[in-house]
Amino acid sequence: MARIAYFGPEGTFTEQAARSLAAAGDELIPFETVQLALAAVRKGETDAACVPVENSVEGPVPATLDTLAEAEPLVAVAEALLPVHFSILARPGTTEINTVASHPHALAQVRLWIEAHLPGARPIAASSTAAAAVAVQAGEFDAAVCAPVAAEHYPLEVRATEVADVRDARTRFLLVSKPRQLPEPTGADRTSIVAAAANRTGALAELLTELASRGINLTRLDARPSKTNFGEYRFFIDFEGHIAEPRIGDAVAALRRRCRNVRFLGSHPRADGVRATVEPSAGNADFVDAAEWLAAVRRGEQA
Ligand SMILES: O=C(O)C(=O)C[C@]1(C(=O)O)C=C[C@@H](O)C=C1
Repeated sequence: MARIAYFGPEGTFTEQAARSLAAAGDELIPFETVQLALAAVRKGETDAACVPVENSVEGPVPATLDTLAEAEPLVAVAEALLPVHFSILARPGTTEINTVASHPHALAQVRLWIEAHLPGARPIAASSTAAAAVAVQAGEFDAAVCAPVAAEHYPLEVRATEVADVRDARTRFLLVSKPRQLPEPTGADRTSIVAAAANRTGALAELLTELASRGINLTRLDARPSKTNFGEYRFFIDFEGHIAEPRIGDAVAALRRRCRNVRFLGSHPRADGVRATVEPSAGNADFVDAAEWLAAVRRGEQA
């Protein structure tokens, strides 16, 4: 039985993601922020943490990226992908809605809906969608933009469902633990790293070329400030494949050579099951064959 921290409180999308990733009997423990959920794993209070990492409309979740890049290393061991549409919750009897609270990512995904259906209502940022429901229950704001499951946790009235400016929006969540034995490669995996490229002409292009020249397909590239030197960035790069594969290991070792700093953030099966595209002459067998040939040459056994 594992203890799993998640970005709470109860009723967030992240809780739903954590439930989909947990095994029977695992204990789920809510934390107010992404940083606190990840700190619980670092301190050994929990075995893992579930946090959001990217949304198909609003992009990356900065709190997750920055916290994974700093302090003791953590690795993603699994991921979940959830469809994202919202319910609007209010206290029973509320007639006028002047304030609408939610997580900034959620507010950004319903901006047009609020303009059309609650004109003049002021959007208020809350630490999560469910924290907004708690604040509405306490009478601080008039309505909350929440995950549909929040209606089961809080005594609020559902004023609208299926709210979303963009249909079929999705958020990807990670299950993160301290570095440990990696999940087995499946052929449909994702590897994540964060790299601090040297601050000189072409450094990012060189880094990406190491991946491109090995036929490795990127699934995400985000830049976040290093925080210490203005104008210096960390690059978060996700790509198809598993670090246990020769072609991926070769590329990650090359990045390690090229960059001031590379942190491995995990290799795990993709939630969407999409298999890696492998370019001609860039398959694992090609890398193994080339390494064996080189070893034979070095032994003086060239045919
Ligand atoms: O507040 C929540 O319910 C969350 O799980 C966070 C979060 C996010 O960080 O993007 C997750 C999914 C939605 O896109 C909106 C908010």
